[in-house]
Amino acid sequence: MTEPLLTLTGAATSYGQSQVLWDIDLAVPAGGAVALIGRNGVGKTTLLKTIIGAQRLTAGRMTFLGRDVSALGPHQRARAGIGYVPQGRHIFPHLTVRENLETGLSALAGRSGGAMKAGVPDHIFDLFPKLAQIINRKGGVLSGGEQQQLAIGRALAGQPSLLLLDEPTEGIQPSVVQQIEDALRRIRADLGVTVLIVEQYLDFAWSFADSYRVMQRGRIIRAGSTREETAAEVAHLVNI
Ligand SMILES: Nc1ncnc2c1ncn2[C@@H]1O[C@H](COP(=O)(O)OP(=O)(O)OP(=O)(O)O)[C@@H](O)[C@H]1O
Repeated sequence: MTEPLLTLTGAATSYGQSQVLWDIDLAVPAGGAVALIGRNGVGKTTLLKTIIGAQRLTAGRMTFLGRDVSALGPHQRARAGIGYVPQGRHIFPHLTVRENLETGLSALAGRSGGAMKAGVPDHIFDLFPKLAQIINRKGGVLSGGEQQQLAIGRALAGQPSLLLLDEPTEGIQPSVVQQIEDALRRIRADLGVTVLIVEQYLDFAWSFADSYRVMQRGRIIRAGSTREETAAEVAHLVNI
């Protein structure tokens, strides 16, 4: 069996004195798509923040591409190939679409091949043609769906091998949700990017991901295959 792209073993983290994650074991296979689900406040966002290095591990370890990255900070992890699309998107409102995309290139600093100088890769506009049409528009005036496409495009500008997404369908109208799902499928299939997605919308999670993990009170309490179980069998662990 090939080694997983990402592993967490016995991982824990705290906000000050308050522990939020306990004993997290997670392996994300290269090329896979894993959905992280659970009620509000169970620690899903904190787990993503721990993976990107914005939250320090207080116990356990993390490997990425076979290397122990537990001690690396967020910039080093981004350069190693971990891309992040935060909840709420965090678009820079006063920067244009192009400038927002260019901020994503910073993850390429120090990588060989002049990728940073080459600018925003064309495949981002193939995935999201709308971004090319609104390239000079300020981020703050975009619709929620456009901002979500921009946030995903910005993360892809750093050429990640792992993409973390925190509730990409939140506040997005259904027709655009479908476009985002299609784009994520292509990001997996055509770009070979592995995906870990936090998603409350179970139908979307089931349609897109191969496997799921349920979180409860800072722990992963159940893991399984979205192809062998239905969303309905798991929904009672997630719905309020
Ligand atoms: N910056 C912070 N400082 C202190 N506590 C925090 C902070 N951020 C989150 N928490 C707490 O950590 C716990 C986990 O929050 P987290 O946002 O990771 O959950 P979540 O599952 O992503 O929830 P949601 O679906 O609402 O985003 C909650 O009890 C939350 O109140």
